[in-house]
Amino acid sequence: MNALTLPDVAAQASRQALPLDWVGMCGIATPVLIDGQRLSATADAGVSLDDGDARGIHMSRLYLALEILEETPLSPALLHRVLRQFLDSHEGLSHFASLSIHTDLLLKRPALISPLAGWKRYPVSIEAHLKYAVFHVELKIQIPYSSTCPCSAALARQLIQQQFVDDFANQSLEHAEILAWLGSANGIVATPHSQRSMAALNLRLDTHVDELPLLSLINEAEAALGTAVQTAVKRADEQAFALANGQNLMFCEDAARRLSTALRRSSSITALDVRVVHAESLHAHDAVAQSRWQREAS
Ligand SMILES: Nc1nc2c(ncn2[C@@H]2O[C@H](COP(=O)(O)OP(=O)(O)OP(=O)(O)O)[C@@H](O)[C@H]2O)c(=O)[nH]1
Repeated sequence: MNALTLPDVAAQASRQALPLDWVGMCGIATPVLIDGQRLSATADAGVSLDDGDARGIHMSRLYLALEILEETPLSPALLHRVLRQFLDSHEGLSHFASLSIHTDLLLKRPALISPLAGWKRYPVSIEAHLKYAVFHVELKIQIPYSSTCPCSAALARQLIQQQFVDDFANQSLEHAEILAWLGSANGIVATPHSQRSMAALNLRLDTHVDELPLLSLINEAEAALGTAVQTAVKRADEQAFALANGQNLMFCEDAARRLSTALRRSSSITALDVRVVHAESLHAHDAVAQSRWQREAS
């Protein structure tokens, strides 16, 4: 038997004539090249099936169009080219094509004080759409950070003041006594709660940019948040982190506002949806805030 005699079910007519919005494959394993790194990724690739009478799309054509991802750095132009190939290989069948790539960006981050560094993982999705000739790219990035509650800090300060009053009522104090008290457990009788928090950035990219600005966007977001989670940590780093958090008290509303304001300034972004989640240690539930810009509410 040769290829000419193989049955081709996709070429048959559909028994139930109905166009489909999206048909494709999800979870295709592929390497991708981002920021000079070769990363393990999965891709979701598909097209619309406009012709309701056609039985199926040609999945192998989409799959094979992804081969270029392993040798060409990922960029808006490359995504556009692959999507163009999806549509060209489905002429008469499809007007819409999409490609989503899911990977983890690994960035080496220095410690705050010590000369150490370690790797940090940022889950990233790059989602490209082509509808007729209209091309869009969305970047989805997750960024972990630390947040300390400003309300809890104020309440803790008040308790420390009260402890001071209780311990030294009607006493005149020497500098050394106060210093010793500050270094005792009573000097920090209450601590504010803080939590590992997560920012989920959903950014519409200006498709004229040459490269995916993932690194610069992550750096801008972390600078806006102020207290990125750390990798390698010695005590000196932990102390610097404690100081940074004490100087950077924030509600989830503060975090969302800061991120949104900083990212709107980025020339590579044309719209955004930012959602921050503070996994509160005060509560068993999360504190969440969201900011949209140039996007209709969903
Ligand atoms: N459309 C479709 N194809 C599927 C599905 N599941 C598996 N396939 C297989 O995907 C394979 C590739 O399909 P095509 O791209 O049409 O393969 P082909 O006909 O050899 O390739 P072309 O000549 O380029 O059309 C076929 O063997 C299909 O059976 C499905 O749910 N839908």
